[in-house]
Amino acid sequence: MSLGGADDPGAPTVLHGLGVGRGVVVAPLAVLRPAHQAPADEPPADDAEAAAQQVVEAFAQVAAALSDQAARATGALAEVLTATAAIAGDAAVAAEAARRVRAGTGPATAVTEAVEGFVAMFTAAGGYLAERVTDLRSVRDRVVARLLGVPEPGLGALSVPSVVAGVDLAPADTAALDLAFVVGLVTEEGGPTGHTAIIAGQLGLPCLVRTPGITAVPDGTVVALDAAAGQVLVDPPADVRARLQQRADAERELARDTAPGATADGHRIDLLANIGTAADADRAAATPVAGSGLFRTEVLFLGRQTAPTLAEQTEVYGSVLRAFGDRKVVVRTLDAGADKPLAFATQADEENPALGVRGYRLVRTLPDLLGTQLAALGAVAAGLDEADRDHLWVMAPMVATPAEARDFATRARAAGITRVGVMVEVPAAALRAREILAEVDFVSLGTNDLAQYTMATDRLRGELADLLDPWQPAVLDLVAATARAGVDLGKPVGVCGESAADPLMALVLTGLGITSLSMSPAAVPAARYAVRRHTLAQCRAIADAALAAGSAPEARAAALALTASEVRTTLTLG
Ligand SMILES: C=C(OP(=O)(O)O)C(=O)O
Ligand SMILES: [Mg+2]
Repeated sequence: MSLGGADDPGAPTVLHGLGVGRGVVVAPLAVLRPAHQAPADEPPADDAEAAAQQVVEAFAQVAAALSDQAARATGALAEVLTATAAIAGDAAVAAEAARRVRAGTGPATAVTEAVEGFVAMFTAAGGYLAERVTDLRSVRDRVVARLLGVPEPGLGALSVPSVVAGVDLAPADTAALDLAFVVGLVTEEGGPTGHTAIIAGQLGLPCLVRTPGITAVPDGTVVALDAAAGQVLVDPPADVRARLQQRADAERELARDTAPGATADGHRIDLLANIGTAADADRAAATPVAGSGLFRTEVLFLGRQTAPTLAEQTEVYGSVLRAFGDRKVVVRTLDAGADKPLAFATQADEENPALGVRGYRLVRTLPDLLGTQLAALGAVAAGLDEADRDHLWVMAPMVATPAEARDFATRARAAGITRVGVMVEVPAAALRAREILAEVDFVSLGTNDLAQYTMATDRLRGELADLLDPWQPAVLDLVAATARAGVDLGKPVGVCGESAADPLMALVLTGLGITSLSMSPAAVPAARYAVRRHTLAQCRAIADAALAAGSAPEARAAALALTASEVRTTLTLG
């Protein structure tokens, strides 16, 4: 598709980013407003007493507005808003800011300094209070906005389906999105396997991360977000909109195919959904997937001050299992730490949390967290009849050694789980996949973390996306070694990282002997289509070509060269 260039004054502006998934959507943009800072040289107020009163009132107004929003919200969002309202209504913070105003500091600066004082105190106190620092800063930004007479940060109420854009989306921003009106996400920062990307995948929203310039596009401008092409067209002309709409329609057509995942010659590869909540399970179970290959249970724990109770966990896990009926569900035990911090499970003093006590390692410091979770899953298993019990698969994240795999298997089996596995997402586990598989019934490759740890590249930092690429030969080698161990031992090896959602990679993985691919439900139709148009022998040839390449772009190009031309065209693979 030609989009014109500098010599074509009618061409739309094109912004480039990293596409998450392959979706396309045309809709007006809704830009998250950034927070305004206090002016660097803010003068003292002329009437310090009146200004101090204004500051106290601004805190009260923010508290009232947040309580009002909390009353209209539900679930985790209501909890977040209530906690933030309580901080805004805390007299001590407002009083400290007012004291500074009376002492001659400019009002917005006084609020900023007062809040920073409390931030330092909360951080030093650790635990629950440290977790409230984000709320404190959010209150600061709202109060400062009122004092400066500018709009509060965040998103106004949406009234039409919109593509939401921001510098980045914090978990609280995502929780606050009104999903009835959000049809796409674009961020300036963030990485392809970070928080925003995963949420977008789960919700089936077309998404682009690392897209510089998107927040400068005026609110309300119509944009065409094309995740497969990694670009946003600003105010595209009618013919371009029509072409993209055609593509969206073609993707919907692919989604009508409900055949089980298999190659053209009938070699079975299960296509599964990644989920994080019971609502995700309901949505995914309504699509033709063979089950869930990754239920990220930490979503139930995020943003809370204490772990959910045994009864609550039993209820949620039970409803996820019920949603999928006789299809399998791979439940992953709590993966807290690093990019998924929890108030009650994250060590405050870790300098490198990605290398710290995260994932399964938490069993060393907080064994009860896993104990309660396994007890809840055991209770769900006990309530199933024998045939259905086999559909409950349970795996631990961030396992590095066969001893850890054995330890987890012992605990899970004691709790009554019959299908026990671990994730392979650190190179140590991939290199020792054979020994690890000897301890458990299955493994699942988490290629997001495997790429992060193999390439020593923070998965949240998109500027190193070329290194984080799952097509990197070193990452492919580790995936191939793990798959080979599974084939030799006759045990299932799945892939549940974002790379499973790339239809070209799906061919490579099938050729390597991977037995299931788990991805956002929106990505399944393209993977199904690609796999169904190749034989197992062709997939093996594609895998061999990718493995023989010397770099990530060469590996992708080598795989593409052997891919059926109709698949290349229909999926616009390049
Ligand atoms: C599936 C994975 O787990 P998460 O993205 O939740 O860390 C992975 O690391 O690839
Ligand atoms: Mg992981």
